[in-house]
Amino acid sequence: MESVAPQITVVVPTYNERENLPKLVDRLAALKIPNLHVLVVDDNSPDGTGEVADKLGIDGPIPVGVLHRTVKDGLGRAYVAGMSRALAENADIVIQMDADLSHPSEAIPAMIEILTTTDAAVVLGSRYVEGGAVAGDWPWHRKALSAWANFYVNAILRLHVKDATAGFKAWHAKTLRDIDVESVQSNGYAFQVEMNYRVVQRGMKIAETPIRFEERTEGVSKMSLSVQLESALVPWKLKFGKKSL
Ligand SMILES: Nc1nc2c(ncn2[C@@H]2O[C@H](COP(=O)(O)OP(=O)(O)O[C@H]3O[C@H](CO)[C@@H](O)[C@H](O)[C@@H]3O)[C@@H](O)[C@H]2O)c(=O)[nH]1
Repeated sequence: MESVAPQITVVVPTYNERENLPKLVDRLAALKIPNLHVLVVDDNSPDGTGEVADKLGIDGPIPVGVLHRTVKDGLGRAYVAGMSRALAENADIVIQMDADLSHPSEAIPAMIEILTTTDAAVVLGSRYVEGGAVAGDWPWHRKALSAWANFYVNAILRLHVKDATAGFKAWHAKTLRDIDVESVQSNGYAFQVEMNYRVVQRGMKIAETPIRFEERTEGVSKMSLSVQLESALVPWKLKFGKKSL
């Protein structure tokens, strides 16, 4: 019997990414992965990203669905909504990926290969394993903050991953169900940490594959002081609070 290719949903949260989104969809289409489609989760972006996404859903090079939400509610909430929708639509594999072209789409085949041929429950695109890199000139304080964040999170939660805040991942749908993604509360960088922690807590494996992380050239990061404060507090809440937030 011929085996059917897994259904792969790439969940992309967007807030003011109208220049980047069509380029991302083109890059994903160029991979020519069977059964791959995109689910954009847009929070009513003032720059009209939601309409750009709708248009891609009509005449884009691969299937594009759009989840429109009414207010900006953070990256974590957007991912939870998008992943829940992907599970409801019977995805086998869910890829989470930023819209700003910082995550290299050409790494996706390797991520899927590792996911489907090893016992990894999730595969991270990692800047900090051998072969990984951050492109461009990150100022020293940004490098230091990123290194500190990884040290901090691993010291508290013992995740044993090099890139604990990575936002580019391939998930088995089953893993997302097992960790009860719908109940994840953290929102900014801490969202990535809480997701990893839930995997480790349940004795499942996280694999890392090297990526070259590119700096965005269009639009701006939505990182805020509240996101940074949340990131500092969440590891302690996870460790000493309820089993999950
Ligand atoms: N729908 C929605 N999307 C959002 C929101 N905030 C951000 N996004 C989208 O989420 C993606 C990442 O947002 P950025 O603001 O560019 O993130 P960053 O600061 O560069 O952080 C990235 O790198 C971190 C370190 O690896 C990651 O921890 C983080 O999750 C993200 O991938 C982009 O596609 C952006 O449009 C929001 O409130 N709502």
